[in-house]
Amino acid sequence: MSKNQLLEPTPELSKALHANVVSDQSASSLVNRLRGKNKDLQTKSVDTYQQFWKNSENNNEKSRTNMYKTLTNTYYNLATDFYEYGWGESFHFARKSIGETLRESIRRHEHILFSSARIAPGMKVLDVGCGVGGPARECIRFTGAHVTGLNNNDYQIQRANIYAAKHKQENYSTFVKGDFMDMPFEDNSFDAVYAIEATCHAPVLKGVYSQMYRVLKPGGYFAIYEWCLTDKYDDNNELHRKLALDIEHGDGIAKLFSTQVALQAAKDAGFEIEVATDLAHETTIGNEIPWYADLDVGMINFNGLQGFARSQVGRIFTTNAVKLLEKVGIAPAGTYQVQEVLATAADSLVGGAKKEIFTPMYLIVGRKPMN
Ligand SMILES: CC(C)=CCC[C@@H](C)[C@H]1CC[C@H]2C3=C(CC[C@]12C)[C@@]1(C)CC[C@H](O)C[C@@H]1CC3
Repeated sequence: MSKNQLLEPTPELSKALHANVVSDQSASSLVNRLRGKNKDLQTKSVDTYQQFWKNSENNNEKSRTNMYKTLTNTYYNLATDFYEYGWGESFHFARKSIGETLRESIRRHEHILFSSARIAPGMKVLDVGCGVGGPARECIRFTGAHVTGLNNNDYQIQRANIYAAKHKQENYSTFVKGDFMDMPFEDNSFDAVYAIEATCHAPVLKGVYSQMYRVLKPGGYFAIYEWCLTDKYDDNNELHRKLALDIEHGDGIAKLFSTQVALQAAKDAGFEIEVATDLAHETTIGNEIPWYADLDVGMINFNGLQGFARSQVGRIFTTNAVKLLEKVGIAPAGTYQVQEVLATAADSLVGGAKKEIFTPMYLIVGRKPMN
């Protein structure tokens, strides 16, 4: 497949691909979701995604960054159902304390960011790269603000709207389709802006941070959790390079940047930096368990279906189950490759974390100057 044979993830494609999924709110199980997909479009979407990583003209960093929208959008067309099945509604990591569930730790991690951004009742807040809206819904509950979720993936926006209705939050949230490198909002229109593990999909960090700066009101706060390579990453080390590439492949990322690049990009965008720190190394009380622990469970995890799905044994089970579903024609051909891509994600994230060359929680808090 060459560049012009890539299947563009347009709104029409999303509608046709997930036609029988989004209209059915009860289709919560992965099997139902996979059964509801348009088989041909799912297979072609998998092919499109894999072209960016196979030996083809698209397999280089330049093509991936040039075509970041196709890359990331196609990834989320394929991965979203698996994410909800194995992780929940908030697509990000968190450090945990002893006895804390994943969901509790995820909420606490969100609260830290909302507080850092000084979000208060009645504020107009922007969530950049909002996924299916898990953090936005929690922000509304926690702060009483109005949250606009920006997302370039039609399927995730549809899911976010379904959840907003379910939680009776329609008057407190709006989900807008758009590219975070060219946001469809007026200058100075939000009281606070935040992004949780989303801006790593940008081809250039300064581009997305500058957009966040532009739409933020003077004096407003910007708070992000960024996915970054750390100072320990060595580009001359083959294993480091492989782990970074596997994280990119497994997570729909065109190119990972370092913490230094991220911090400089936030400064260059114009923010006065108040905090820049890697929370992966936070050792304070309440953060005893590392962020990758839930993906590093070797044994069967009996903590519900999601707990099982996240464990290594659960991942092997899901891989084989999807393979079987594909064989008997319930899941579209290629779906099993999606599960394999996600398994690569899990292994490389854990590998990168253990080598301390990667963090998903480089916290940057900045302020747009008053004038
Ligand atoms: C991609 C970005 C920027 C953020 C997403 C972070 C995480 C929420 C995902 C990264 C790897 C994902 C995997 C799963 C859920 C969501 C992630 C942790 C699964 C556990 C979903 C169920 C599958 O069977 C296995 C997946 C492994 C990877």
